[in-house]
Amino acid sequence: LIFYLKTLHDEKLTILVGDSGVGKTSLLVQFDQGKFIPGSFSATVGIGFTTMHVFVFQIWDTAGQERFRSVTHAYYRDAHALLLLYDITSKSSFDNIRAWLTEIHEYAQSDVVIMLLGNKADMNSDRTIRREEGERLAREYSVPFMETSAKTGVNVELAFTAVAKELKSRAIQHPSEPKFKIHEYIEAQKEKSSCCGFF
Ligand SMILES: Nc1nc2c(ncn2[C@@H]2O[C@H](COP(=O)(O)OP(=O)(O)OP(=O)(O)O)[C@@H](O)[C@H]2O)c(=O)[nH]1
Repeated sequence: LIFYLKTLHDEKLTILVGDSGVGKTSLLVQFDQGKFIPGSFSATVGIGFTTMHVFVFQIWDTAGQERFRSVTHAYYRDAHALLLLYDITSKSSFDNIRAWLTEIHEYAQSDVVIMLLGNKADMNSDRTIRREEGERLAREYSVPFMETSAKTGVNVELAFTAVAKELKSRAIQHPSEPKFKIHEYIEAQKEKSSCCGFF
């Protein structure tokens, strides 16, 4: 799933990757429209996203399906950010994260912003991957991590905002300004909202 995350100055190519069915399109719809539309978006191509505040989306293909892999590889090279999703109720989608990361390291720019997201956090009773497992994997690869739910919207805005802020800070970094630290930003935001069901 490929789209542009528009920052203050220019559009940054951002890609949502992960196995089929982990909720890439649903997450984007929740972020863009603030709602959950149940059911699978098998025809991701052609979904039109509205322009909302600073973000512009352009969907070109459906990732997570073998036949689109070669297309996706080509876009990795130009990607500024990658949101890497697994489904907390699907062990295989979690196990495949390592393969996705191998692919990302092979094809993407070395300074690409990567964030790991454990989606479907609302489905706690069907959970097969503990939050700590996600945290451990993220630490191993030094990438920020959070659990999200495209259904309830939990952490969705935070995930996209953190990436947008990181991209923006890289684009217009002044030497005199303190560097934006994505990990610290996420932890601070999580703490602020710990009262309200953040995971
Ligand atoms: N309960 C729950 N269901 C979700 C969530 N996110 C997605 N789903 C459901 O999971 C299924 C797959 O969601 P999609 O958004 O189509 O997944 P995708 O990753 O875009 O799939 P592909 O386009 O095939 O790669 C749909 O039935 C969604 O309604 C979530 O956070 N919670």
